[in-house]
Amino acid sequence: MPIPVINVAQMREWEKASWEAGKTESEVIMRVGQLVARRASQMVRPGQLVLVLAGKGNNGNDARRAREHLADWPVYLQDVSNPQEGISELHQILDQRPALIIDGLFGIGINRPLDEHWAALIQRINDLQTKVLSIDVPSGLNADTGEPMGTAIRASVTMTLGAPKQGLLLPSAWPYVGRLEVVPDIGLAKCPFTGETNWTLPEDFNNFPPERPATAHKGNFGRIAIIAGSLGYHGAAVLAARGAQRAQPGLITLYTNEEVYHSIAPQLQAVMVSIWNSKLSLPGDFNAVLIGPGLAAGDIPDDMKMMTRHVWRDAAVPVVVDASALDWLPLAPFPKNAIRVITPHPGEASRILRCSAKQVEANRPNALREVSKRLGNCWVVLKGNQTLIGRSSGEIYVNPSGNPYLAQGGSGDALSGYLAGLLAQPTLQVDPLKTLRYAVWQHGATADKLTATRNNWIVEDLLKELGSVVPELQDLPPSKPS
Ligand SMILES: NC(=O)C1=CN([C@@H]2O[C@H](COP(=O)(O)OP(=O)(O)OC[C@H]3O[C@@H](n4cnc5c(N)ncnc54)[C@H](OP(=O)(O)O)[C@@H]3O)[C@@H](O)[C@H]2O)[C@@H](O)CC1
Ligand SMILES: Nc1ncnc2c1ncn2[C@@H]1O[C@H](COP(=O)(O)OP(=O)(O)O)[C@@H](O)[C@H]1O
Ligand SMILES: [K+]
Repeated sequence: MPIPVINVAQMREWEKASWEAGKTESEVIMRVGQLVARRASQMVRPGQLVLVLAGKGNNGNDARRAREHLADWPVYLQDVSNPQEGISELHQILDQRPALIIDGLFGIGINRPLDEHWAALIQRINDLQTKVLSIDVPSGLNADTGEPMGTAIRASVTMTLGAPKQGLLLPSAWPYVGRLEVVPDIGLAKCPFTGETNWTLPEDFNNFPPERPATAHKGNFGRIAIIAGSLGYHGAAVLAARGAQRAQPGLITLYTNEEVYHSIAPQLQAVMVSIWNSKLSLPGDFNAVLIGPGLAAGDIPDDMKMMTRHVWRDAAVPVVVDASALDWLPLAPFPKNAIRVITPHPGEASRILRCSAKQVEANRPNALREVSKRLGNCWVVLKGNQTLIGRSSGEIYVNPSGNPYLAQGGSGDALSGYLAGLLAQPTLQVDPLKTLRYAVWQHGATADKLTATRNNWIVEDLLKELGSVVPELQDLPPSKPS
């Protein structure tokens, strides 16, 4: 069930429709309180001090309810309807540096810029640099525009209720929102809206990929060709090949440039490694082709670039293009119904669009659509925080998993290999959008799992674990130990 990205007016309508359908506000607030408390308890160790800040609206009521479910922690509940009243008491609590602040000051009901007293209080909280769990919206942030109304809380985690509000997805909001989590079921009626932009939930992947039949053999799971690696960049080829291995296709062949063959081949066992030559005819018998990781050397043969254009234009099988090879793509159509995927980060997308990365980031869904349009309506995975997946029209999905520790050279190579390794499998070609969403989600969820257990993981660790997160067990995301 897709969760649409909505605006504040739609949230209000949904709320109204729910009360008309017989749901009650108090039941919803009770449920939100429980869910907030459950998430909060993941963020602190037993015995650590928790400060609950409750404003005068329903955001504050959510916070007050959460407090009731935190019996095992020392908790201060501070009602703040006027930041000039009881402020010295609040400052004393802040002086004790609570391990977690639950922010229930303002939600979607903020209706004017915060005055200087609110600004001072929020500044004090932000200066503490302690963990903050914001309920629904980081207090002070306009959930439609993604801009602070004067000032806003900088949350570690924002638990938004029902559906993501559009402003929380804008890069201007990211420093305030922190990690965005969506709690879809807070007891409201069915969401009356559908939208072009949707949020991915782990449960979207229950029983996906489907189990393999007992009679299966490797011929059933596709053969993938990976064209990757050049002098100075041989590791990217190894990482992409290992990423593809974690997708478990039938056979993987890596074609690489001669200069790096001997650095790459000994690192890979189950993967076949060959030297690329211009006589190689692709796609041949392959069920998918990945081109790009580590092809950044200055002397990539022109034949390889021509082969990329030819495979993109003509092959019937899925073609995934990443990194440097994105610059070689033709602005030409490809066969109808053929699967074409590109996986740019904002810098790469900006090169395709001949604009700046800043312009891409200013309107990521629009940049995704434009890139896809330019490249014949291919699928685009626009990477970064809240990776987007979609095409020139139709649904765009926002990926919820992953964290800034993925910002390590090579994690993108692991992703493109993994994603292409999945797409090589005939059963996973039927619904390419789902397969792409799954790959991106799994890559991010694996990073989250690693981050929850250790501080120093590297891309090689990611590759060991890639694909191991079970969607059915992802009720709450794993959390870094406090
Ligand atoms: N949507 C749903 O289905 C559900 C939503 N729920 C929750 O309710 C939240 C929305 O609650 P809400 O409508 O009571 O508004 P909220 O954000 O708590 O604050 C508004 C208060 O702030 C005040 N105020 C505003 N601006 C101000 C300013 N600049 N400076 C000072 N004051 C200002 C304004 O007072 P005013 O002075 O304007 O009279 C008002 O009293 C939502 O985010 C979610 O957490 C769930 O519990 C149930 C299901
Ligand atoms: N702040 C972040 N939050 C979540 N994911 C991130 C963040 N920064 C980077 N990533 C992810 O890390 C990967 C980096 O890929 P890329 O930029 O291509 O790196 P490389 O080319 O070095 O492998 C992408 O999957 C991207 O979505
Ligand atoms: K809040």
